Amino acid sequence: MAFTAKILLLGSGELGREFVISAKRLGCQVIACDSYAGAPAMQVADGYEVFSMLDGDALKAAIHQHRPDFVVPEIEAIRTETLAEVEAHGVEVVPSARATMMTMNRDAIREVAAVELGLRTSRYRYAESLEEVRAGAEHTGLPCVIKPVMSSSGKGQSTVRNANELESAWTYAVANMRGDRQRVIVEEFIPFDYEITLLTVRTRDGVLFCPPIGHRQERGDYQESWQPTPMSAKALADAQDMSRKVVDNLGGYGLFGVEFFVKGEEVIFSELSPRPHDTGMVTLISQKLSEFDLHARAILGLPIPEIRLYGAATSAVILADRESDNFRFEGLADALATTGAEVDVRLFGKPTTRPYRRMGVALARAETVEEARRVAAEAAAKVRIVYDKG
Ligand SMILES: Nc1ncnc2c1ncn2[C@@H]1O[C@H](COP(=O)(O)OP(=O)(O)OP(=O)(O)O)[C@@H](O)[C@H]1O
Ligand SMILES: NCC(=O)N[C@@H]1O[C@H](COP(=O)([O-])[O-])[C@@H](O)[C@H]1O
Ligand SMILES: [Mg+2]
Repeated sequence: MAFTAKILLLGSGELGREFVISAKRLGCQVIACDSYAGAPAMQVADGYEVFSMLDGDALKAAIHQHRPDFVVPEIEAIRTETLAEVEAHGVEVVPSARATMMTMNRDAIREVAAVELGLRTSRYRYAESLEEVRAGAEHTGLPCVIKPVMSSSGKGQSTVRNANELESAWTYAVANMRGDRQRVIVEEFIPFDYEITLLTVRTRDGVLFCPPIGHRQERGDYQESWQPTPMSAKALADAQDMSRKVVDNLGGYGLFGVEFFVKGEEVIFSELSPRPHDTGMVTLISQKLSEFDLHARAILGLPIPEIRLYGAATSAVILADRESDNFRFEGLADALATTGAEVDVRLFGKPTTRPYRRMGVALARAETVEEARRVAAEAAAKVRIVYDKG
């Protein structure tokens, strides 16, 4: 069997799973990797490997064994030095080893965006001790947001409103950070009107944008996302201009999720993922080519003649609330029978639950975003996780 390309996927969660489906539809062979067996993307891939993506030797061994055409990172925490090494030996890292390295470290991407490219960001300082956290908060003012420089999905993140909360925020960040650097970013809290993800595709033929996605976050993790979200033409043009600058600086081909805060007409760059974004799961129902299809096409150098929006749509998450490896879902039929919009559900097939772990997503497409949000929330609530004993 001749495959279009062989892909080694680093990280095998729900985003990887949809990417595998998109890549396989285009004739690719995919080996899915993650730190645990039975991960969502492994269930639909051609093969799998279980190892920690932070283990450089294991990563190198997997690349040598499989000899992929493309290494496609799906999570943030990866031994990026190894990616740089294999890239230097001719393996194509998506979108580039540099992009994965810069975006894994909040301080690295912040320097590119704020200093090198001069984009508007929140005021910020880095801190490696409680003393430096206090100095950082003096600089940003209160409230401020404290995040480990290495983390995702809001892990270790807190918003501090009173100076007496700085110590617990520092302790919390250190306890929940990844990697070995005890370093946080102290950011000015932006009282934004709304926030968006601008899915930006960097292709050999130029940069393309999806209509902006609005989203709502809790605990630093997304709860619902909708597309399109209303924005003034000027704010959208500013966001597109900033996105283009960032992705051109990072280089390579693929889809990026670029995050912005919007306050009045002011657009403030926050951060980006050099890969499909969780809030972009709405494109599974909103667009003819989902963010996963777009990522696959950009990587493979296949044409993207048009990014067509079917209509207003929403995704709403289905979360677990406790730790368990013995659970089942109820209410799927009810959820799929929700009326008022076109509805779909994705259950990710994660083998275990933990508090707030995202286990699935409900999708809805309707006449208006408001209607789609209402129906998606209703459908998500109908899917219940039943925890069995023992
Ligand atoms: N400076 C800030 N001002 C106001 N809100 C903020 C600020 N920084 C973060 N937030 C809120 O917290 C959310 C998560 O922050 P951020 O995107 O930096 O974290 P993350 O851990 O990288 O999340 P993910 O990996 O899921 O994108 C933001 O989408 C926003 O709602
Ligand atoms: N914001 C980043 C994001 O959404 N990443 C997605 O979550 C998975 C990890 O989920 P888990 O922690 O439940 O295993 C990742 O593999 C990726 O698909
Ligand atoms: Mg984010």
